[in-house]
Amino acid sequence: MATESRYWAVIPAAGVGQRMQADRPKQYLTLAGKAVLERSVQPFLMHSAIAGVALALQPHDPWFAELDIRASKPLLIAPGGAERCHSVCHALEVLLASGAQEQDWVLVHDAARPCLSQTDLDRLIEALSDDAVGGILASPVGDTLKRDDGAGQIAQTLDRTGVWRALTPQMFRLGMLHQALSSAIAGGALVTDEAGAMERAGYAPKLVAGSARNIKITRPEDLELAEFYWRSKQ
Ligand SMILES: Nc1ccn([C@@H]2O[C@H](COP(=O)(O)OP(=O)(O)OP(=O)(O)O)[C@@H](O)[C@H]2O)c(=O)n1
Ligand SMILES: C[C@](O)(CO)[C@H](O)COP(=O)(O)O
Repeated sequence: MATESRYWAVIPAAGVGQRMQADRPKQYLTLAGKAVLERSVQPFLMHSAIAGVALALQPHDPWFAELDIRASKPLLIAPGGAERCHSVCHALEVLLASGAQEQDWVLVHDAARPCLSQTDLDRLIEALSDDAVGGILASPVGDTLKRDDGAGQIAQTLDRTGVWRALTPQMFRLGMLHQALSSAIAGGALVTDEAGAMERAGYAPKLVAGSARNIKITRPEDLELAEFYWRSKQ
């Protein structure tokens, strides 16, 4: 009898946050009274379908131990890598080594995205659980897009028809994603998201519309926007 597929979360949290220019990696900055990472991991700890979470952390990360993360499910630690794709790949390997099955689902969510709603997480799981490949939360582009000429001037206006901003979580079968990511890394294609690896492997991941509030904390002003989000919920 085929065993029921389980759902796992991977949280890449091994970045240094260079663009944030803060005194510590941005996943450890305070957002409305809690660490960014505490808020990013919480939807997965709360979701009954998620069997466990693997976090990729910098080797010798001194900040994680200070967090107040209470988990009633397995919380595994994987070594971060030089790039996000390496960190995710290591976390997948930790899940596989801990007994996760290749046909299980994995949802990869940036530690730097602390505004994911339970509604969006439910929507992604509901939309893709019967899918053959998987897909991502995404938000359609609303601005006119320009390409620069390298000298601070507009070189081209891009056609934004059908253009989406990739968000996270990105949800794929664990074995398929591990194979696609490992192949991309081996081929020197340091993809910036999981869908990029799956596309490179010839798959066509689905797009699931998600909230534009699910921002990635990249630069200082992003933290201010996230503060507004969390203050509005309190
Ligand atoms: N080697 C890396 C690089 C990034 N990440 C994680 O991937 C997510 C998205 O990456 P990004 O926003 O680029 O974070 P940083 O790499 O920390 O930012 P920067 O590029 O400004 O240094 C973050 O949660 C980050 O912690 C990771 O786990 N391992
Ligand atoms: C995964 C991601 O958040 C999707 O938009 C994005 O690719 C991460 O990019 P970063 O440069 O590693 O932040």
